[in-house]
Amino acid sequence: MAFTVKASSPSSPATTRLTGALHGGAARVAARKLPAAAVAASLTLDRAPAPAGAERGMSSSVSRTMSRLREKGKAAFIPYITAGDPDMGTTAEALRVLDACGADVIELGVPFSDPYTDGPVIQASAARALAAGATMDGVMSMLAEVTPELSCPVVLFSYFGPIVRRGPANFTAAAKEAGVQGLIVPDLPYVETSTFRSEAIKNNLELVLLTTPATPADRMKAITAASGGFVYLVSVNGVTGSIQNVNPRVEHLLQEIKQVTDKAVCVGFGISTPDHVRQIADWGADGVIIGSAMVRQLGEAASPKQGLKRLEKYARSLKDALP
Ligand SMILES: O=P(O)(O)OC[C@@H](O)[C@@H](O)c1c[nH]c2ccccc12
Repeated sequence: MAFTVKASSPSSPATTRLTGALHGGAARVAARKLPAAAVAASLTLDRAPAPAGAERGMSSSVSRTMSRLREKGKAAFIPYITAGDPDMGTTAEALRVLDACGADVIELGVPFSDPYTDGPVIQASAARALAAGATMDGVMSMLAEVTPELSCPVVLFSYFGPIVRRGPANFTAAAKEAGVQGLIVPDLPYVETSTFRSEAIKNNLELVLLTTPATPADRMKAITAASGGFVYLVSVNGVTGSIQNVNPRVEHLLQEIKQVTDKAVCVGFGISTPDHVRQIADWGADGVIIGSAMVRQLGEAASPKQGLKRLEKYARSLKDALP
């Protein structure tokens, strides 16, 4: 069988948390049935014709960006940062810096009070952002100002709770208005995927879906078929955050996914060094996603200015490690 469904180790509550979240919200939705049919046929959302090259304010869809890179034999560099940490002005500048450093896609997180699939680094970052007054509206208006200046597409990351509170139709319309090209909702319940994806499509947003080492083969296929932009392969069963070595199973997982799809597959969770990045690209990933280690550059700095400098240096070191 393609994927062995590994039971979470009882000594690893983090594993339970993440796989639970990615498989329908664990206890919250335990009573719900998760039919594979919830995820409809394949989706590749194409926007207007892609620009010849990446130009400011001309970012194309995530899937087009991924195809362009693949044609050149390149893997995508996808940094994640939390919006509003340490403040919204610094986030705006950080987006410009990452774009200038060669980010191919940027994943921007909406801070949330219960980021239960996140490890300590991103949890602390969300808490800082909220304490500094970050709101969903604030994130959207900052994006509306900055996205026209960027050459790379932005994928907005949010937990499902804040989206439900705002209303999925309202949220997706606001995201489009803000110049966002894609969405990641890590705890989107499986049964809601089809409906939510329809809302996203109405607003030309690609909904990136996640698969983990614990995702059963048939579910992985359905997720892959429905994912927009790229397929997000979570490298480990656990929460976000740096680890010493990349999970060696990723090589095999990539092969399994690539047997059932032509879509780009990007790997995230626990990636923090140039060696990690090289290793994962070598295994055939179409992109690497780096979150906690990026967030630390801003979070551990003595000032926002120093944080931006650190971010730039670190981002360049990872970008340079990619083929
Ligand atoms: O932080 P890491 O280990 O580098 O993982 C990427 C990640 O940060 C980003 O994609 C992300 C941030 N929060 C998440 C929650 C679930 C899934 C993915 C994420």
